[in-house]
Parts: sequence; structure tokens; C-alpha cells
Amino acid sequence: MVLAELGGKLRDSLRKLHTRSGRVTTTQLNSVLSDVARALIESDVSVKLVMTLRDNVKQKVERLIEEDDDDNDDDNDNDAKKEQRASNVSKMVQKAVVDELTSLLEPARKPHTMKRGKPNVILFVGLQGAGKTTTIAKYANYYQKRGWKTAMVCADTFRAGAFDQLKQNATKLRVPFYGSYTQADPVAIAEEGVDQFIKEHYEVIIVDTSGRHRQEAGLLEEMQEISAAVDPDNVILVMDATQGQSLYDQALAFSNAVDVGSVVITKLDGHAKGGGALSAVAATESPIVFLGSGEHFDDLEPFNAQSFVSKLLGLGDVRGLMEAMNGAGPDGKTHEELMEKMSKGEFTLRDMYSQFQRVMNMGPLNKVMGMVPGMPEYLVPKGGDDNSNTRLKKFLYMMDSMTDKELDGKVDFSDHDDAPIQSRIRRIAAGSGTHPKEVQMLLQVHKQFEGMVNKMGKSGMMGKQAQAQQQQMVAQMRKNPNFINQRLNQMDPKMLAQMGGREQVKQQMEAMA
Ligand SMILES: Nc1nc2c(ncn2[C@@H]2O[C@H](COP(=O)(O)OP(=O)(O)OP(=O)(O)O)[C@@H](O)[C@H]2O)c(=O)[nH]1
Repeated sequence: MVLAELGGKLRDSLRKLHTRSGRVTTTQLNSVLSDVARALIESDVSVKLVMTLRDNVKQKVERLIEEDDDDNDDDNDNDAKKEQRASNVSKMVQKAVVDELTSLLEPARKPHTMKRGKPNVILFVGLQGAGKTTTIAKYANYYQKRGWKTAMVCADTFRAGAFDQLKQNATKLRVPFYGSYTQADPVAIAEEGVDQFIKEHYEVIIVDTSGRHRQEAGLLEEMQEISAAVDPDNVILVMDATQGQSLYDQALAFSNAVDVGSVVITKLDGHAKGGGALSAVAATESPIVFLGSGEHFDDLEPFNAQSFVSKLLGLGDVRGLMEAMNGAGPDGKTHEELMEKMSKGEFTLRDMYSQFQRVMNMGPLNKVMGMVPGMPEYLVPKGGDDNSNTRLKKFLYMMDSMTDKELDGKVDFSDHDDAPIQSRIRRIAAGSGTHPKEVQMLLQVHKQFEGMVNKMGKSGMMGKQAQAQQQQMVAQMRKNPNFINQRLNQMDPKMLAQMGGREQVKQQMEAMA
């Protein structure tokens, strides 16, 4: 997603607010808001929406500035105070923009909640090529993995090959499907398929419909007929993010024809600027539920408005990163529990397994890196980093083939030449379909990690003490607005440069506070 550019432009215009007096005139504020509006339009947010957003932000900021001025009506402010006030104003504007964008993405209508043990009929609509069929496979995969009895119906009789595509995906996912090569009436197919799966007690019944190149009347009528026939619990509109400004009209046409309950935005992994997603929500007044970020079945991310806006503005997604890191690992251990163990210098193969799983659950490395604030776009690997993921997966397969004793550090693998150890390595390789040399590599990687954890544990860089220090720092940052600048002044400039420069480190610290 080409989003960071918008963040850069926004930050540049906010700098204009750093006036010498620390006070902001209406002209200055208007000029900044025009910049912000231009940047949003260039990022494909619809013009109408940007205008409303600009007015809302303006009203909010003017009110806040007034309150701030009432509190600080002393004209003889010293420079530090002026600097502080200017910085407050730019934070106010930034916060108002973030809040406005986030609330736009959180419409009053809540997403449909799936009901266990009942049929949930989900109708997918969208233009041809938006990514409907692919998204349906990802959606089925998502629910099936979470234990829902899932099935698919192909009511796309318009595009030759649509049924074959759905069938292929369904077979790969081992999801039952319904469709026909001979029946030309999509309404009849949809009705028959849904009826059959309801009788068979399926819980998530997904219906694929035809797309057209444009929102023609014929297509929209067909949607209405299918919708009337299957009476869906939710209609999901799939939209291609690369369509930019036209998404607003597209979304409006669909939501006028059928009761669109949720939106999925696809192809955000490519060159889409992302702003069109906001337009789609505004037009349908329905929430985005997932984002499509690639062509694989796993490339479907549950949507979170705050994280999306942070990324849209190039502020990074610290929240998403923290949530992903702090969630329980596959062994049920939380990040904190593991850190506590590591602070004692302990790190078994099972712990490494848990860490690798956690990284895998966070998605491919390029997505994880994309969450880091200020991470330059060129450093984020493009087009999926299949190599590193495949490597990690292989390591997991090897550890899956280990015994509890091996995983829990009760077997000493250090002597590779020892015959019983060699036999264990051969057994693990055979069990995981890998080569013994690869198992040795895994053991070597574990040794390195273990050594590192050991050193860090002894140095007190982990565990409760270090955590307490970090919490103290965050508390200071919140209490004293100058704390970050003071800290940065104390840091070695060379080290700052290595960490990406003062501005970048500052942003990261601000995001923590
Ligand atoms: N990069 C990327 N490609 C995607 C994504 N979702 C779908 N695609 C690709 O977009 C193309 C069109 O996807 P389909 O699923 O066939 O489109 P459709 O909306 O079902 O099209 P019709 O059935 O003709 O209406 C395919 O090449 C997909 O692989 C995504 O999130 N990222």
C-alpha cells in the first residue's frame, strides 16, 4: 500500500504550525488544512468526503485552540513555552485528523455477527475482477480454520470459468461447494445451493455472484433477485482498492441496489493508495470487515480502523504490533510469561517454536515490518516474503517432529557426532520431510538464540525490572511533554542516526506514549 507518502505530506504541512509566537492564525490553519485535504484527495479519498472532514477538523481544532489560548493568555511566554504551544497545536490537528478518519471508518452499523449452530448465509457482490472469488476462498478458509462448518455456492454464470475457479479453491481448502455447468439461471443455482447446505446444517454458506465491468442495471437487478431468493444474513461488497476515486460511486450503486452490510477491500498489497476504502465506507455506511493483502488464502486481515488510519498516515501501527506481540502464543503462554522465563536465561526449543509461531501468526514479515512506525517503504520487502516464511514453516515442521523431552531441553544436542544424537536428527528429518543438515541448521539457530537469551537474561535487559523501567519512561513522557526532546538530546547522535534519525525515533517514542 502506498500510504506513507500521505503521512509525510501531513507531517510537512503540520510543521508550518510551528510559528515563532506559538499562536496559530486562521490563515495558517486554513493553509494547513488545505494541504491535508489535497494529500487526502491524492490518496484517493473522495473529494466530497474530504471537504466534510476538513470542516469537522477545522471546527474541532478552532475550539481546542480557543481553550488552549484561554489557559495561556500570557504574552510574555518564554521560547520553551512557545515551542511547547506550537507543538501542542500540531498534535491537536494531527489527532483531530486521525479521529475524524477513524470515526469515518467506524460507521454506526455494526458488522454481522456469525451465529454458531445456525446457517449464516453470506452473499458476496462486486464488480468483475474486484477479487470476489479469491476473497470468498480466503473467507471460507478463515472461518473453516476457526471451526465453522463452511460451504460455497457459485452463482456466477456470467464469467466462463468462474465455477471452475471456485471449485478449484474449494477443493484445495476441502470445503464443499455447489454449482452447475448446465444451469444458466444464477437465481435458481443460488437458491438450490443454499437450500442444500442449510439442510446439511452448514454454518457459513457463502454465495459467489457475477460481476460486470461496470455497475450495469442488469448486474444490479441480478443481485436483487439473488438476494431476494436466498435472503442473506449479510451482503459483503468486495472492492478493489486500486480503483481509487471511483470506489465511492461504485459502492453507492451497489448499496442502493442491495442491503450491503459489510465491505472487503482487496489488493491493498499493491500500489493502491488506500484512501478509496474510506469512500466505500462513507457510501455504504457499512463497516469494512477484512482487507485483502495478497493472492494467497491466508492474505486476509481482519480490519481495525485505528490501525488502518495510523498506516494511512504513515504513523505506523504500534497498536497492531503490540497486540500481535502480546497475544498468547500457541502454547498459551503470554509474551510476558515467556519474557520472564527468558530473563532467567532459559530458552528451550519449545520456546523457540512458540516465538516462531507468534511471528507466523502476525503474517508475513513484510506485513510485520509495515507496522513499524516510520519504516521506510523501500525497506519493507515487496510481494510477500515467501522465502523467509517457508524457512520458518520448515523449522516448525521439524520441531513438530520432536519429542517433548527434546523440545523441553532435556536432550543435549550439542554433540552432533554422537551416534544416538545423529539417530535423533535423522528421525526428526524423516518425520518433517527435511534433510538432516537442515535439522542441524535449526539446532544451530537455537543454540545462537539460547546464547543470546542467556546473555540478555544475565544483563537484566529482560523481565519485570526492564519492563518496569519502560513503563516509568512512558509515564514520564505523558507527564512531561518535553521529556522526549530531553531524552533525544542526551542520546549519542551517531546512535540516533543508526536508528533512522532524530525525527523517526521521536515519532516512535510519541507513538509509545
Ligand atoms: N494482489 C492481490 N491480488 C488479488 C487480491 N484479491 C484478488 N486478487 C487477484 O485479482 C484477480 C481477480 O480476482 P477474482 O477473484 O477472480 O475476481 P472476481 O471479482 O471474482 O471476478 P469475477 O468473478 O469476474 O467477478 C485475480 O488475479 C486475483 O488473484 C488481493 O488482495 N491482492
